This record gives sequence, structure tokens and C-alpha cells, in this order.
Amino acid sequence: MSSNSSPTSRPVKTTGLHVGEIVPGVKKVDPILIADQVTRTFGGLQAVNVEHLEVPRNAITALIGPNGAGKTTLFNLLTGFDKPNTGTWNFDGKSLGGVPAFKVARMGQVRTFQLTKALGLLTVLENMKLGATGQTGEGIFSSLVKPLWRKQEEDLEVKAMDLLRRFKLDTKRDDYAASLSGGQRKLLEMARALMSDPKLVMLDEPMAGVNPALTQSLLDHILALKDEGMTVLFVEHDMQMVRHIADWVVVMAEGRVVAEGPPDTVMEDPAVIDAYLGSHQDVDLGVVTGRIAGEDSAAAEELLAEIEDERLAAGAEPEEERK
Ligand SMILES: Nc1ncnc2c1ncn2[C@@H]1O[C@H](COP(=O)(O)OP(=O)(O)OP(=O)(O)O)[C@@H](O)[C@H]1O
Repeated sequence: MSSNSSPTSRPVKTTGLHVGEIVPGVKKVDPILIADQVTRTFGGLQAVNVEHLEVPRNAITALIGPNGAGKTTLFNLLTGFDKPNTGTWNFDGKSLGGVPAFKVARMGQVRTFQLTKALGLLTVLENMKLGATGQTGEGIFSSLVKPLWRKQEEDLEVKAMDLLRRFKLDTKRDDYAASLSGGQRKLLEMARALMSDPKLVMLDEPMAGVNPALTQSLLDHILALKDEGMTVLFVEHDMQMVRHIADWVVVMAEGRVVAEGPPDTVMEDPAVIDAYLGSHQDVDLGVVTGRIAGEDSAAAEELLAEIEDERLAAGAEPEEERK
């Protein structure tokens, strides 16, 4: 596959991912992940209620939605870190319901993890080694076969160093992970996930806490994953990033998938605008939507301008002319 993800050239977004009319739950031409009737409640709260969702293979899919929409909970369920109340899902043709997290990762579906305090006390290289799965050394019998185990350790280190070089973290190999900057941590999280040669990489807010200097580098790394044949599913609040790199966008609100589609069209969907408005807790939505009388606050004006900018960027007519 050709690599066209240099900072100067943006890859062409993948098209033709779906079959038929675009509605929430639309079928994909070649789905890598198919989820059905996945629900999760906490007490009386329904955090996730996904009827049907297909994730297209070898594309970059963004999962967006306001705070509390259920994005992280869905990630946890799909990767075996949490158990649903109901639901089934298939990854690459194999049923994953009830499969524990470490096995899910071994099957080729990995998610990145924020560096916890404990992981921060390990070196960068040790963190990388933790990301590897299917190690011969894990088995009781093979651990008795020392030469085999040692060879595997060496191979692991070579692989880890290759990845660290690619992510420009090789000079940090012996540093504690906790000493890395926010952006470097994100790079390490991604590099660690790649240690298990995944088919599907799930990134939880890859841009959170990243300074602008590393933003481009992170975007390029994510685009490169697709060039290498991987599928990416990521949760992100930064709409600019979603617009830049996603081939497909899934919007969640109150646990459900309320819209999906290519980024340029999905941002115009009224359900998306509703969900997006919902994330601006500082704005009086009644006033913004004209349902109740009152003066728009500065935050509301800003939000309306943001939405209008996004509409225009997507090629829509100016709001004034539509009336
Ligand atoms: N372990 C838990 N116990 C109780 N409630 C939970 C738990 N985990 C999540 N929730 C609730 O489930 C709902 C969905 O949360 P979730 O973190 O999945 O949303 P999110 O879309 O990822 O939000 P954010 O964008 O803020 O990360 C929220 O109302 C949250 O408070």
C-alpha cells in the first residue's frame, strides 16, 4: 500500500464505505466490527444502547458526541474491559462477547491506554514490552525453555526499538514514562498498542493534552496506520481533527448512535448539531435554539458562529440565505 501521509500531502479520504441510504446503523461494504443490541446500564442510567453499528475496515472512524454520551463505555465493552447487559459483536468474523481483554488484544483489536501512575514508574522500553501479546514466555512450559524465551526477549526489544524510532522516542527508552510530555505520552500509548500487530486500533482521545508542535506528527502517525492496512476507531472532542482525518464519523448521544456518515455531511445533520450543542454546557440551549426568550450570551454567540463555520466549511449555504 502506498504511503502518502507526509505532512505536506493529505491522503484522499476513503469513500464508498457504506451500502444504501446513510442512517444510523447503516451496513458497511467491508465491516471489521459489527455490534448488535449492545446495552450497558449503571444503576438506573442507560450509558450505552447501540442497536447496530458497523465499523468499516481499513478506514479511520471517529466516535464523537457530548460528555456522557457513552463513548468510553462503548470502547470498554468492545474491548472486553467491561461487560454489557445485553448484546453481541463480531470482530473480523469472530464473536467477541464475553472474551476477556487480553484475548481481544491477541485477536488483533487493541485500544490505547492513558499512562496510569503505575505505568509511569516503568521505563519507556518496559512500557513497550508490556504492549506485546502472544509471548512465548507467558506459557509455563515455554518459560522452562530458556533459550527460546531469551530469543523472544531480544526480538521483542528489536521490535520495540523500531517502533520507538518511528515515534521519535528511541532516545527516551530508559526514561520513566512519567517524565514524558503530554504529547510524547500519546505517542508512547500508540507505539505500545502497535507492539501486538493489531488489525483494529482504538484510540481514546489521541489529541487530548497534546501541544500544537506534536499535533501534526500524531495526525500523520494515525494516517500512516491506515496506509499500513490497519483500521482505526477513535474517540475525540476536537472537531477539527475529526474533519481532517476521519473517513467516517459516528455520533453518539445518550448512549445511542444518533447519526453517522462522512465527516463533511454528518456535521450538517440536525441530530449532530443537537448532540454537539449538548456538549456546550455553559450555553443556554433554549435561547440559542429560539425556544425561550432571552439574550444570547457571548458563549452562545461563539457556539453559533462555530456551527455556521462548520456548515460553510462543509459547503452549505450561509444561514441568512437559507431563510
Ligand atoms: N463505572 C461507572 N459507574 C457509574 N456510571 C458510569 C460509569 N461509567 C460511566 N458512567 C456513566 O455513563 C455515562 C456515559 O459515560 P461515558 O464515560 O461512557 O461517556 P463519554 O461519552 O465517554 O463521555 P466523555 O466524553 O465525557 O468522556 C455517563 O453518564 C457516566 O456518568
